[in-house]
Amino acid sequence: MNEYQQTRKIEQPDSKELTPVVKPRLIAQSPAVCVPTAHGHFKMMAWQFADGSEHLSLQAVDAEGNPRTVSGDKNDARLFGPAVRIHSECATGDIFGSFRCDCGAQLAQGLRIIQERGGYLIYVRQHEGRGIGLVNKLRAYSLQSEGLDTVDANLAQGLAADQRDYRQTAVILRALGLDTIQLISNNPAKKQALLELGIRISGLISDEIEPRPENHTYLETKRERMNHLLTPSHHQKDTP
Ligand SMILES: Nc1nc2c(ncn2[C@@H]2O[C@H](COP(=O)(O)OP(=O)(O)OP(=O)(O)O)[C@@H](O)[C@H]2O)c(=O)[nH]1
Repeated sequence: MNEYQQTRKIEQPDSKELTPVVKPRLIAQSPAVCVPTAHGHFKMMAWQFADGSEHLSLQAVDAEGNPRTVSGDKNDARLFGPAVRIHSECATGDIFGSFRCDCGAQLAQGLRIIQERGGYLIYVRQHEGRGIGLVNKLRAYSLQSEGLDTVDANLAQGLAADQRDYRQTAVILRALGLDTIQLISNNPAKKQALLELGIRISGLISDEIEPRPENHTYLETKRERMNHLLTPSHHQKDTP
């Protein structure tokens, strides 16, 4: 064990606590294709499951298609696994840059982190609205405009605050050989969900973004009610 390994514990669940799960059936995967983007070059693969769900994985590479990586420091991917961002689809934030949430900025920052230090991003479709879908998410936005917060707006619809299922994500991680990762996330529940699916987590890398007046209350709710590891915001109030 070297000096870096001594400083970090790789977390894994007690095997007795593993959730008994039905393994989602992966029915197709694309070849890995190099795609140049505004965020750098990525090797992308598409994944399809028997229920019709499709997801994307992106590996950060250089212009020649060689995987980016860091070695010989405290984040060495050979010791601790690569940095991995599991990003839940958010059409409003990721595509249109909505300021109601932090998703678009987190996506850009996550891609920047993996370009800097190597790693992967799994773009999980069917996770839209923390798993409730677009119609229910926009219903939730409407309820939030009437004063409910992001948690209560789900509950008021008879939905869980977070309905995301990470089983397909875990299948993709395993297929990519990523069973030990440094998770890019501020959400301890996401880490716990992956641990329970047998993914080993060697640390959390923050994907916190600078709050805006428009998403101050949303981020405070995530911090206070959903236990996200976020700095208390200094903004006074959301603007519409
Ligand atoms: N139901 C609901 N979903 C939202 C709302 N705002 C954003 N989302 C969804 O929230 C999901 C992202 O979850 P977040 O709670 O922002 O972050 P996280 O993925 O749990 O944690 P991080 O890894 O730190 O980003 C995306 O699927 C968004 O579509 C909202 O007000 N209501």
